[in-house]
Amino acid sequence: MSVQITATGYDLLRDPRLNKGTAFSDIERRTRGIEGLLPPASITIELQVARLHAELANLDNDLQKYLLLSDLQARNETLFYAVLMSDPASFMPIVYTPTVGEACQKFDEIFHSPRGMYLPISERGRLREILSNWPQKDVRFIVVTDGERILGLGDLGVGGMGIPIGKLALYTACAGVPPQYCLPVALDVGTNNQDLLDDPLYLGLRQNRVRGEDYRAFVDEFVEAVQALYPLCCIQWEDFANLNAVPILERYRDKVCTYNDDIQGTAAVALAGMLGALRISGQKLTEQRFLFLGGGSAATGIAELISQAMALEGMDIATARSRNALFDIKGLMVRSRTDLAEFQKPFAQDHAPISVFADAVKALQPTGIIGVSTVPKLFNQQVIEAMAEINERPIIFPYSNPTSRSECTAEEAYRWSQGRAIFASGSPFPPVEIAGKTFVPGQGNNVYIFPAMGMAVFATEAKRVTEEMFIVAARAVAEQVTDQNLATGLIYPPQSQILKASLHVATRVAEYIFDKGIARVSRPHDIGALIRGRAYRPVYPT
Ligand SMILES: O=C([O-])CC(=O)C(=O)O
Ligand SMILES: [Mg+2]
Repeated sequence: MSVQITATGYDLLRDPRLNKGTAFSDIERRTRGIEGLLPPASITIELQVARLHAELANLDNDLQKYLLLSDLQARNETLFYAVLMSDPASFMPIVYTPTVGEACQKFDEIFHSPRGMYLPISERGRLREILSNWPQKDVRFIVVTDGERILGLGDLGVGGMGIPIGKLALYTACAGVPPQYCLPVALDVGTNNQDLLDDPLYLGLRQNRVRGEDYRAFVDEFVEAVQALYPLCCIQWEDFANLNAVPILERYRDKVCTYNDDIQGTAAVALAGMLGALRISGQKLTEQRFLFLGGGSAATGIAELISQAMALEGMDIATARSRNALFDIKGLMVRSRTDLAEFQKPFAQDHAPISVFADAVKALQPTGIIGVSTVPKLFNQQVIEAMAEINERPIIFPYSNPTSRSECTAEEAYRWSQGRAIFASGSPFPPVEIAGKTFVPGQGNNVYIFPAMGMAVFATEAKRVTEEMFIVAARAVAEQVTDQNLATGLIYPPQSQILKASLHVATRVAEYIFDKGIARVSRPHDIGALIRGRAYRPVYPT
């Protein structure tokens, strides 16, 4: 990358996008006024990466590693991405799920340096003015949260900002979206978490959450300000509570370039996992019956996308939906229940009420169970044994995050099913050995989708993010799983290859965007080359 760099001296060393630290060459040091400001030796970026690997290996807890990496990101962005991309399978659990969850919980205690933008509802009417303080004038991606449902950890108020920061780091590290186009945003509308409100260190607005019309108007103002300042920007909604996530998506999906990662990204990764699982079991999608633990928007998002995919295989949509049953805190969602929200009703079963999950498994005989409940351990021995009795290869997907909220561990699923489970989880688990055979659990996490979706939208300047784009993405993930992966039980591409996998998914989605005429750049001859050509590489500017 060749850029015009005018900064000199300490300004250069303190600009994370330009800083090379000890990798500045002798000539750069002489011409840029930084001679004497660094120790004399100049080393390569490879050596810097190796030094950081060693430094990280010496820390004994993941939160410390998170802090070291986030300080590095604030100091030397290129090196931060070079480290992440040198070993994504090792570093993703640090900058992302599960460690990012702990970082959000402790946000106020560990706050070091600012990143992204904080928009408090107290400043309603001034959002455009405040947003224009952001130094970059061409923003293409905003990941925004209001902090109400951070992973499965609940309302973390302004501390939820860790999630947009982590997600956007993966846009770059996993799919090559250049970091200068990315902006993390926290909408601070208050918090209902009393521990935070009582904590003198809490950094957000000290008030309860604003609801209703005032909330809606605030979100409207935000979307309008983004549109006005950054007309090519895609807004990704992240970790909103159901009560806001569903209506926000409905309100904007056909008006601006936007999507909800927890609803649509998670749905696509689940569908990809199903397609992989079916290659192991040798069955068809339309033969499956799924029982979801959890009835929120992640559950209905997955259920709907699976239903759409079943419909594409010739099943009528109502039958397809009836093969996706939801079970929440009040039991199986059946037609006679009067408490179901509109978005849950399509999946209500024509069945007598059932209040125990294991009983629902026995009654409905699902081929797969999918956990999106945020309640750990509910896929207990009884549930998994029942699944293993019904199915030769039971599909067990505990998708709740972080690890502490997972409905079961990989070890439990494999052990209680005598190694027959087809398993994937939202948060990472290490390989498991049962009776001399090693199983590699896949991570059914939307990280296989959102960075690639981002890269496709970035390269094509897509006007919209449509539902079909997620089906295309799911297929593109699944088609990369090799027979060798499947032999170890792995139904997703290996994380060590996530950049390659995401560039492939981005290419497929970009083809679709061009086919549908929703791109704002003209169709190139070679779409793969377009994607690869626009992808960020962690090399220092010269
Ligand atoms: O962040 C993750 O690991 C996946 C996700 O979107 C969530 O759990 O809300
Ligand atoms: Mg999320």
